[in-house]
Amino acid sequence: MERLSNSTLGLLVHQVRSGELDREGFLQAAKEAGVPAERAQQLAGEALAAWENQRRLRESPREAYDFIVIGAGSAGCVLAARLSEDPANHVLVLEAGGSGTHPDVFIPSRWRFLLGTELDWSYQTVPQRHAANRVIPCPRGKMLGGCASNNASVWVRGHHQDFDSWAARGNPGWDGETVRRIFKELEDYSGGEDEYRGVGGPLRISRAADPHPLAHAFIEGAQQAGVPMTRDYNGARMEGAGFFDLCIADGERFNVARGLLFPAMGRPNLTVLTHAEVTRLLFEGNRCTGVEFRHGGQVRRVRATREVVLSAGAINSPKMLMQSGVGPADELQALGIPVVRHLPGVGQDLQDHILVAGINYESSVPLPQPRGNGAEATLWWRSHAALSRPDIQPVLHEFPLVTPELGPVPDNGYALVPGLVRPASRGHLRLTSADPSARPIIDMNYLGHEADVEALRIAVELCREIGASRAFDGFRKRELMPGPRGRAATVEWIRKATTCFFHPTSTCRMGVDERAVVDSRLRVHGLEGLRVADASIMPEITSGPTNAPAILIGEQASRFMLATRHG
Ligand SMILES: Cc1cc2nc3c(=O)[nH]c(=O)nc-3n(C[C@H](O)[C@H](O)[C@H](O)COP(=O)(O)OP(=O)(O)OC[C@H]3O[C@@H](n4cnc5c(N)ncnc54)[C@H](O)[C@@H]3O)c2cc1C
Repeated sequence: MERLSNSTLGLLVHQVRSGELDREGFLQAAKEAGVPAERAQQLAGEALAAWENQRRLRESPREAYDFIVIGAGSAGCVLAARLSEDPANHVLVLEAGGSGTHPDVFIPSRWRFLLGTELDWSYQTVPQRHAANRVIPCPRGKMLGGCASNNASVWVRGHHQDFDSWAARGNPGWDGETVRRIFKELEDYSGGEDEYRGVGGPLRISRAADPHPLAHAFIEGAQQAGVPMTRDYNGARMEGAGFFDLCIADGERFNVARGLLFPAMGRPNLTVLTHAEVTRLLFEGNRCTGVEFRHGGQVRRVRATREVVLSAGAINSPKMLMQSGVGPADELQALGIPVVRHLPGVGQDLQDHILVAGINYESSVPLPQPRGNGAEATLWWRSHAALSRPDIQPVLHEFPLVTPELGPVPDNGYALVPGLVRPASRGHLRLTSADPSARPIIDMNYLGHEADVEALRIAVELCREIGASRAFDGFRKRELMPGPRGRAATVEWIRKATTCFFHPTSTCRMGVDERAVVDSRLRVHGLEGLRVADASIMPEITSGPTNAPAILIGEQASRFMLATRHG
């Protein structure tokens, strides 16, 4: 392991909490890192107590729990923490992945190196018809924290109109004003409190502390291209250019697992079982009564006396519903899966944010290493003035970024990456077999709608303008791609350069129409004892990265569940 510093303290504590590092080893490393002895003893004591507690709980499992949470990702971590706040609730969390103690999980700029490892479900799409028939990766975090442990650490709430439109689709309690208050309560924002931003909440959010010189150039270049700066895209105005807010504290990833799940792991009423992959939901009539899961080479069953909440993410939650008999009846019957409930919308309406990788430049000077998450500046803009909210989001990458079909490019470079955040295309997800270990068919249908291609073409032009601006004169040796200008050439390049931000959503949509899967309280339509709470329930994808909205969904779900219990 590299020499330890103060900025690996969170990792060390988590290794103790996970039984991988003992007290002596921790105290020695903490001393070398310059952590005051008293603080080190306190941290070691808390982490060891959590480890001992979890070991005890795992060794003497209950037959039944009040609540079973499937998946400890962005939403699941919140649920685990909130539901177990009341000592009367016995809560079981089943997570297919491990603890997530790899050092790269804690180093924000290393997230790319976690993709395709054992910490990733490593899904991929079928060949994308409108994107030059290319197969596009769909990574999903597989560890405590889920995708919040392998994501790019960017904190974006979304546009208030996103949530107003969720509410307008028959989902009271999800409007922009309500969610503003909830986000505020969740945040501990380094920029201080105002009408929008919160301090003192469980999630530490910071503005890039010392942004890369390229990030400054990007914001200046955007202004030279006519895009004003926004002081706080999570505040009064999303539209404009600005530095990212990041889930980083003291140089380390500070995700929802660190903010909410880990501090709760010392509670005697919260059992967190890792390497526990749920294979099936169990039903008695219309009621979900428990789950079947694989753990330690065995197939086990456990009952829920109150509720099961499915937080396995936008790919695995619809997959789990379908393999348990909840989904489009004809598809399930064709695979020999007994139908518990016909819900035609399960796996439909799949959405994602498209990213075009990328407008790449070779640098004229040696560039400093990427800082923070390696992508510290962005902008939101409207491709047409008539739109009421931004639909495109270019992002600066402090390193080159290309699809395999277009690469490689020289290392000493950077990329301006056009993004589409209000896609019109809709894809779907289907099972191929009744076997839970079979991979689903994931068809994102990227660029399936012409409007998406046109919006991205405008985003490409904007990025090229920013890249060619005076602000980048000190860095730009030459533009490496896309190359030829003109509409046809640009569109052809977009099809080869299309990939995504890894934000799949909406495969178990919340709503009241015939394709909706859950109601506004996240209860699965037509069933009892079962909710879905994760990015899959979004009625429509938000206009920014989806981690903060997934956390909001977990928070809302826990409030609904606790209100029901005590109501
Ligand atoms: C590479 C990458 C970069 C990203 N960058 C950003 C970013 O910078 N900012 C941002 O806002 N968003 C980002 N996102 C997206 C964001 O992180 C996700 O939308 C969000 O974390 C989803 O939360 P979730 O609760 O829906 O699911 P997840 O976080 O995916 O959690 C699902 C959990 O369930 C577990 N699970 C799945 N199936 C089972 C099963 N059968 N049994 C038991 N457990 C199971 C999984 O292992 C996982 O831990 C990124 C995503 C990726 C992959």
